[in-house]
Amino acid sequence: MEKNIAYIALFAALVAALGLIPKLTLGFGVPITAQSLGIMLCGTILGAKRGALAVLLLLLLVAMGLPLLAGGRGGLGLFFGVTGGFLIGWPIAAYVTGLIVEKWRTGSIVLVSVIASIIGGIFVTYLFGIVGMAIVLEKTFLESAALMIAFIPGGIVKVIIAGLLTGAIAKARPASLLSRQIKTKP
Ligand SMILES: O=C(O)CCCC[C@@H]1SC[C@@H]2NC(=O)N[C@@H]21
Repeated sequence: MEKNIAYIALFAALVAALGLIPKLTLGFGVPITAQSLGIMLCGTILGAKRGALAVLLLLLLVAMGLPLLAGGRGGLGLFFGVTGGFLIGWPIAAYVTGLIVEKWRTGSIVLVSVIASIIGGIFVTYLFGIVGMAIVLEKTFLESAALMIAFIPGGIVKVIIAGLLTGAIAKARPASLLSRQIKTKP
Protein backbone atom coordinates (compact mmCIF):
# COMPACT_ATOMS: atom_id res chain seq x y z
CA MET A 1 0.00 0.00 0.00
CA GLU A 2 2.68 2.50 1.09
CA LYS A 3 4.84 1.30 -1.80
CA ASN A 4 2.00 2.02 -4.24
CA ILE A 5 1.50 5.53 -2.89
CA ALA A 6 5.23 6.21 -3.09
CA TYR A 7 5.37 5.04 -6.72
CA ILE A 8 2.28 7.06 -7.67
CA ALA A 9 3.77 10.20 -6.10
CA LEU A 10 7.15 9.50 -7.70
CA PHE A 11 5.67 9.22 -11.19
CA ALA A 12 3.47 12.30 -10.73
CA ALA A 13 6.74 14.09 -9.84
CA LEU A 14 8.47 12.54 -12.87
CA VAL A 15 5.82 13.89 -15.25
CA ALA A 16 6.08 17.29 -13.54
CA ALA A 17 9.88 17.18 -13.90
CA LEU A 18 9.57 16.42 -17.62
CA GLY A 19 7.69 19.72 -17.80
CA LEU A 20 10.99 21.47 -17.05
CA ILE A 21 12.21 20.49 -20.52
CA PRO A 22 11.39 23.51 -22.69
CA LYS A 23 8.21 23.13 -24.72
CA LEU A 24 7.64 24.30 -28.27
CA THR A 25 4.18 25.80 -28.64
CA LEU A 26 2.71 25.53 -32.11
CA GLY A 27 0.64 28.21 -33.82
CA PHE A 28 -2.67 26.69 -32.73
CA GLY A 29 -1.68 26.83 -29.04
CA VAL A 30 -0.74 23.22 -28.24
CA PRO A 31 2.86 22.57 -27.15
CA ILE A 32 5.22 19.79 -28.14
CA THR A 33 6.11 18.60 -24.65
CA ALA A 34 8.18 15.84 -23.05
CA GLN A 35 5.38 15.36 -20.51
CA SER A 36 3.55 13.05 -22.94
CA LEU A 37 6.53 10.68 -22.60
CA GLY A 38 5.87 10.68 -18.86
CA ILE A 39 2.26 9.64 -19.46
CA MET A 40 3.46 6.64 -21.48
CA LEU A 41 5.96 5.69 -18.76
CA CYS A 42 3.27 5.88 -16.06
CA GLY A 43 1.39 3.19 -17.97
CA THR A 44 4.28 0.97 -19.06
CA ILE A 45 6.01 0.97 -15.66
CA LEU A 46 3.22 1.40 -13.09
CA GLY A 47 0.47 -0.42 -14.97
CA ALA A 48 -3.12 0.66 -15.59
CA LYS A 49 -4.50 1.70 -12.19
CA ARG A 50 -1.38 3.12 -10.57
CA GLY A 51 -0.36 4.80 -13.83
CA ALA A 52 -3.73 6.53 -14.18
CA LEU A 53 -3.65 7.54 -10.49
CA ALA A 54 -0.19 9.10 -10.89
CA VAL A 55 -1.49 11.21 -13.80
CA LEU A 56 -4.66 12.11 -11.88
CA LEU A 57 -2.53 13.26 -8.92
CA LEU A 58 -0.51 15.51 -11.21
CA LEU A 59 -3.68 16.92 -12.80
CA LEU A 60 -5.24 17.53 -9.39
CA LEU A 61 -2.22 19.60 -8.40
CA VAL A 62 -2.37 21.44 -11.74
CA ALA A 63 -6.10 22.13 -11.25
CA MET A 64 -5.27 23.54 -7.79
CA GLY A 65 -2.98 26.01 -9.52
CA LEU A 66 0.46 24.48 -9.13
CA PRO A 67 2.61 25.36 -12.16
CA LEU A 68 3.49 21.77 -13.05
CA LEU A 69 2.73 21.74 -16.76
CA ALA A 70 5.39 22.55 -19.35
CA GLY A 71 6.31 26.22 -19.27
CA GLY A 72 5.26 26.53 -15.62
CA ARG A 73 1.52 26.52 -16.28
CA GLY A 74 -1.24 25.53 -13.91
CA GLY A 75 -4.84 26.32 -13.03
CA LEU A 76 -8.33 24.95 -13.59
CA GLY A 77 -8.79 27.10 -16.68
CA LEU A 78 -6.32 24.97 -18.63
CA PHE A 79 -8.85 22.13 -18.64
CA PHE A 80 -11.23 24.35 -20.64
CA GLY A 81 -8.55 25.62 -23.02
CA VAL A 82 -7.12 24.32 -26.26
CA THR A 83 -5.10 21.58 -24.49
CA GLY A 84 -7.97 20.56 -22.18
CA GLY A 85 -8.85 17.49 -24.26
CA PHE A 86 -5.30 16.20 -24.01
CA LEU A 87 -5.27 16.73 -20.23
CA ILE A 88 -8.57 14.87 -19.80
CA GLY A 89 -7.26 12.08 -22.03
CA TRP A 90 -3.93 11.66 -20.20
CA PRO A 91 -5.15 9.45 -17.30
CA ILE A 92 -7.11 7.28 -19.74
CA ALA A 93 -4.05 7.07 -22.00
CA ALA A 94 -1.89 5.92 -19.06
CA TYR A 95 -4.59 3.39 -18.09
CA VAL A 96 -4.86 1.90 -21.60
CA THR A 97 -1.04 1.80 -22.01
CA GLY A 98 -0.67 0.05 -18.66
CA LEU A 99 -3.50 -2.40 -19.34
CA ILE A 100 -1.85 -3.56 -22.56
CA VAL A 101 1.52 -4.13 -20.81
CA GLU A 102 -0.23 -5.97 -17.95
CA LYS A 103 -2.20 -8.30 -20.20
CA TRP A 104 0.24 -8.91 -23.06
CA ARG A 105 2.80 -11.19 -21.43
CA THR A 106 4.48 -12.78 -24.43
CA GLY A 107 7.40 -11.45 -26.47
CA SER A 108 9.77 -8.58 -25.86
CA ILE A 109 8.80 -6.10 -23.14
CA VAL A 110 10.39 -3.36 -25.26
CA LEU A 111 8.13 -4.15 -28.23
CA VAL A 112 5.03 -4.56 -26.04
CA SER A 113 5.77 -1.21 -24.36
CA VAL A 114 6.28 0.51 -27.72
CA ILE A 115 2.97 -0.85 -29.06
CA ALA A 116 1.14 -0.04 -25.80
CA SER A 117 2.54 3.51 -25.91
CA ILE A 118 1.42 3.92 -29.52
CA ILE A 119 -2.13 2.80 -28.68
CA GLY A 120 -2.46 4.56 -25.30
CA GLY A 121 0.03 7.42 -25.48
CA ILE A 122 -0.66 8.37 -29.08
CA PHE A 123 -4.07 7.10 -30.29
CA VAL A 124 -6.00 7.64 -27.04
CA THR A 125 -4.26 10.93 -26.17
CA TYR A 126 -4.70 12.32 -29.68
CA LEU A 127 -8.36 11.27 -29.84
CA PHE A 128 -9.19 13.28 -26.71
CA GLY A 129 -6.95 16.12 -27.86
CA ILE A 130 -8.60 16.28 -31.29
CA VAL A 131 -12.09 16.44 -29.75
CA GLY A 132 -10.99 19.15 -27.28
CA MET A 133 -9.34 21.19 -30.02
CA ALA A 134 -12.33 20.82 -32.34
CA ILE A 135 -14.59 22.26 -29.60
CA VAL A 136 -12.32 25.08 -28.45
CA LEU A 137 -10.96 26.10 -31.87
CA GLU A 138 -14.37 25.58 -33.51
CA LYS A 139 -12.93 23.25 -36.14
CA THR A 140 -14.23 20.00 -37.57
CA PHE A 141 -12.89 16.71 -36.22
CA LEU A 142 -10.91 16.19 -39.43
CA GLU A 143 -9.44 19.71 -39.37
CA SER A 144 -8.28 19.13 -35.78
CA ALA A 145 -6.96 15.68 -36.63
CA ALA A 146 -4.84 17.16 -39.42
CA LEU A 147 -3.08 19.38 -36.87
CA MET A 148 -1.84 16.24 -35.05
CA ILE A 149 0.66 15.58 -37.86
CA ALA A 150 3.01 18.04 -36.15
CA PHE A 151 3.23 15.76 -33.10
CA ILE A 152 3.91 12.48 -34.93
CA PRO A 153 7.75 12.70 -35.27
CA GLY A 154 8.15 13.54 -31.57
CA GLY A 155 5.57 10.89 -30.72
CA ILE A 156 7.62 8.22 -32.50
CA VAL A 157 10.75 9.25 -30.58
CA LYS A 158 8.80 9.15 -27.30
CA VAL A 159 7.34 5.66 -27.82
CA ILE A 160 10.82 4.35 -28.61
CA ILE A 161 12.25 5.98 -25.46
CA ALA A 162 9.33 4.60 -23.40
CA GLY A 163 9.98 1.10 -24.79
CA LEU A 164 13.72 1.21 -24.18
CA LEU A 165 13.42 2.67 -20.66
CA THR A 166 10.77 0.12 -19.70
CA GLY A 167 12.95 -2.67 -21.11
CA ALA A 168 15.96 -1.37 -19.16
CA ILE A 169 13.95 -1.34 -15.90
CA ALA A 170 12.60 -4.84 -16.62
CA LYS A 171 16.18 -6.03 -16.92
CA ALA A 172 17.86 -4.08 -14.12
CA ARG A 173 15.06 -3.98 -11.52
CA PRO A 174 12.26 -6.37 -12.50
CA ALA A 175 10.55 -5.91 -9.11
CA SER A 176 10.09 -2.21 -9.92
CA LEU A 177 8.15 -2.96 -13.10
CA LEU A 178 4.79 -2.88 -11.32
CA SER A 179 2.91 -3.33 -14.59
CA ARG A 180 4.24 -6.89 -14.66
CA GLN A 181 3.71 -7.66 -10.96
CA ILE A 182 -0.04 -7.95 -11.46
CA LYS A 183 -1.22 -11.56 -11.43
CA THR A 184 -3.29 -12.45 -14.50
CA LYS A 185 -5.76 -15.35 -14.42
CA PRO A 186 -4.38 -18.55 -16.05
O1 LIG B 1 0.59 21.30 -21.32
C1 LIG B 1 -0.58 21.10 -21.63
O2 LIG B 1 -1.48 21.94 -21.45
C2 LIG B 1 -0.96 19.80 -22.29
C3 LIG B 1 -0.20 19.63 -23.54
C4 LIG B 1 -0.66 18.46 -24.36
C5 LIG B 1 0.25 18.29 -25.55
C6 LIG B 1 -0.12 17.14 -26.45
S1 LIG B 1 0.13 15.58 -25.66
C7 LIG B 1 0.19 14.73 -27.17
C8 LIG B 1 0.88 15.63 -28.15
N1 LIG B 1 2.28 15.47 -28.07
C9 LIG B 1 2.91 16.58 -27.71
O3 LIG B 1 4.15 16.69 -27.57
N2 LIG B 1 2.02 17.55 -27.53
C10 LIG B 1 0.67 17.08 -27.72
